[in-house]
Amino acid sequence: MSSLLLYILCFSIVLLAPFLFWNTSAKRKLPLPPGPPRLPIIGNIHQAPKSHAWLKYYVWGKIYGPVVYLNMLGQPIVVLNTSSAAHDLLAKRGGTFSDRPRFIVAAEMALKGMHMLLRPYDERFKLHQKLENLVLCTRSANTYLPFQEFETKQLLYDLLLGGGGSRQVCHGFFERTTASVIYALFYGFRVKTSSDPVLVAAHSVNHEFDQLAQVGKYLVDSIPLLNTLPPFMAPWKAEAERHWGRQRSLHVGNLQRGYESDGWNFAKAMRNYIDQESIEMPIEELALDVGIMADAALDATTETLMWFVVGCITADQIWVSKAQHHLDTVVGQHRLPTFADRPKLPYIDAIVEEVLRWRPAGPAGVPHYTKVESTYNGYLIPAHSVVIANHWSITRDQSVFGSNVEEFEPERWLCSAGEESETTLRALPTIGFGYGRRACPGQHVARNILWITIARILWAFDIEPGLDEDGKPTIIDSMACTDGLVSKPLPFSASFKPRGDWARNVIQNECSTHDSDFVGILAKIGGDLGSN
Ligand code: HEM
Repeated sequence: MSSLLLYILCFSIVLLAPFLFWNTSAKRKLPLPPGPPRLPIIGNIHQAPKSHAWLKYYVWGKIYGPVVYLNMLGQPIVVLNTSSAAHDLLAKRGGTFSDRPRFIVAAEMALKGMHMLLRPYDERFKLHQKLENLVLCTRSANTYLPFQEFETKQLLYDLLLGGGGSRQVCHGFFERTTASVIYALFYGFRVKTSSDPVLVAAHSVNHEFDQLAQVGKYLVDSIPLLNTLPPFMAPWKAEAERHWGRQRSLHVGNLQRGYESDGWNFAKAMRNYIDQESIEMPIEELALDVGIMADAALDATTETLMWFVVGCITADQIWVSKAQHHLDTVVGQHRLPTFADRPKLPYIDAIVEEVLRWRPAGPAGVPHYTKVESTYNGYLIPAHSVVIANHWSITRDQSVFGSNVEEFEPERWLCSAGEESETTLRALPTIGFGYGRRACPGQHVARNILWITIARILWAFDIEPGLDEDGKPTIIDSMACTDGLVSKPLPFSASFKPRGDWARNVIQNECSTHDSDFVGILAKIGGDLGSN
């Protein structure tokens, strides 16, 4: 054991040496960005937030400004708190700021470097980005609208029958809807309930991955040379290998199911491209690309919808009645809203943008990384910095979004040139989907799912907090959420009451879809994309 400690100490010194040297040489250059005072060697580690880091970064941003510097045991961290700082560095200097920090156990060993979110910014990443763009670009996303209309019908039906009286029930219905859109498009099969084995397996594998990716769990993540230890001294090697087995079987299984499904899907479209271009790619690599993309899509989209529900039952209700008034005027009471109504319903787009701003599902984004030293606004950004676009601060920038940033106010996204002219979306910075070359490739698909779901829910239901045991409305804390890459509202209860017999009738007559033909919709998408 003592020899292991000695080993660790030696490697720590080897690892820290460049930073110690860098610290002295940097003093001769530009200053580091401002930040909370650091202690020698440990830097800011004693102030490191234990959870919900985005809230602490926001407070630091208020004190120290748009770019905040932290040092965690030698690891430089740069937090960006405004859209313009995030655009300047992550988008305009995308060639430099598009890498990801290393997760040696979780990403490199357990996922063999094939986790799309955590891939280094290299040629292989660009190839995968191209493959993803094939199925996620605006043009492709627009062909998926009929499928999103189809699945949101079922959501209304489920909510009507289930009432959404407890959070579990209501969350499950929303999760089923996003999951079914995603799994049908990706692999050609629908998800009929939130306890579908494919979803249960995905949750279980993702939970295990999150454990492996916990910062500080494995010393080898900070001291890579520890990986030279023999397996009996390095238990993480076996853990990583076991996890790889589970990931492989889940994603390869889904991919093969996709190949065998009827109709068009992402798995087939991506495989066809690989074949046409004679690209060499093992089945695991494509399977993980599609599978990790599905995981990234599912949680962020479902939880954004849950934040919408929280907004409906905790924030000022005026925007809900305004939206319902718009929907009644444009759509009426005899049919469901469809995407064809979208040009006349900018208020719903404004609600989508406001949910993404009010409660960004990825409040601290996904960390970027730079391998080279740069400067910004007179400050030095050291090489090997982790760079965080803190969405929580960015969405609360009063100079961009106005003074009432804590309020849920769709109007901030709208403008009209005069009394008679049409209301349109204001050109504010788009938020919630990250920046630059790592920005979310699924944002067109996501925005469409959010739009049609929100439009239909508001058209059909009045949403209220669920009742407690004494029959009184429960008090919901709209700030209460989980920690992690995706922040989920803590369990709450909500009830969905049809706005009238007219809504109930339309839902009962048109919205039960489990026996409907969905393969035909997928085949039509393939036809529209010219790839059936
Ligand atoms: C409301 C829903 C969503 C939100 C809020 C969201 C947000 C994000 C954010 C913040 C990032 C990191 C960007 C960065 O590093 O700068 C990201 C990455 C990603 N998202 Fe989304 N996302 C959503 C839905 C989706 C959907 C529907 C898909 C796929 C269909 C998707 C696929 C991905 C992928 C593959 C990445 C990794 C990109 C990379 O590392 O290069 N996301 N997303």
